[in-house]
Amino acid sequence: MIRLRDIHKEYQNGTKALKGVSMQIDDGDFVFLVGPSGSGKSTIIKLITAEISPTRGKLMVNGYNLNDISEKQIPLMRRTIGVVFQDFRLIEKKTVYENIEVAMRAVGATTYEIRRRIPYVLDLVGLTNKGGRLPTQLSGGEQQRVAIARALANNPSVIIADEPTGNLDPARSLEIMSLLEKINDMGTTILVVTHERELVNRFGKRVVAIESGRIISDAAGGYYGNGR
Ligand SMILES: Nc1ncnc2c1ncn2[C@@H]1O[C@H](COP(=O)(O)OP(=O)(O)OP(=O)(O)O)[C@@H](O)[C@H]1O
Repeated sequence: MIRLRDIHKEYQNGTKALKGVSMQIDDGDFVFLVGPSGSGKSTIIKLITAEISPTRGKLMVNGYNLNDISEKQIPLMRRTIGVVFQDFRLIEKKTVYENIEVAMRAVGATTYEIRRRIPYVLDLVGLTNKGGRLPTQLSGGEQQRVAIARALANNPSVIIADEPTGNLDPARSLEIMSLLEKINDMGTTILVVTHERELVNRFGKRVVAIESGRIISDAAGGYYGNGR
């Protein structure tokens, strides 16, 4: 569960990126976070992943109180979250299998666990026979699937996807969003930051809309329309 209570974030240069944001994402939720450029979406994600801390307000992530989390606990908290980015962020010189292996080794997984888990996650994202490929030998949509498989490798309770379809054509974007929906149906909480109105409206999930650092609407089956 992720809970923000009256979160304010002021950057060092004085920019007030968040001005009293409260929201709760329960286990199993699927949430779209939408809003114009500069509205505060990335700031919310960076707060949740403990890359930055709030100026004030309460922040809980998967049982960790980020207001007084120790340096030692931060990596443990981060293991509960898998993150997917617009630009995939795969290691180009490593195969698909190795990209996922690196993420698992980083948290101390055993060779046995790695051998068992990687075929499972590759199968889940529809890349059963592509473990030996390099990222450059895959399409953009396939690369994003690898990134999703890697995010899932350590069995996080939440996947955060920051503009996951920003580099993909509409058909591939729909496939990626459907894959995230499938992963959500299997029990993982999903938070997707996106600008893609058509996709948001098509999926009929909860939509949290932010503007100038404030939440302006939060509705199940929300609609992401033009010119609010
Ligand atoms: N490190 C920083 N220092 C100062 N100001 C920042 C910093 N990062 C972001 N900001 C400012 O905070 C506000 C919110 O930025 P944020 O990146 O959260 O927006 P966003 O909604 O993610 O935008 P986009 O859709 O363009 O990624 C903006 O005014 C931005 O310029």
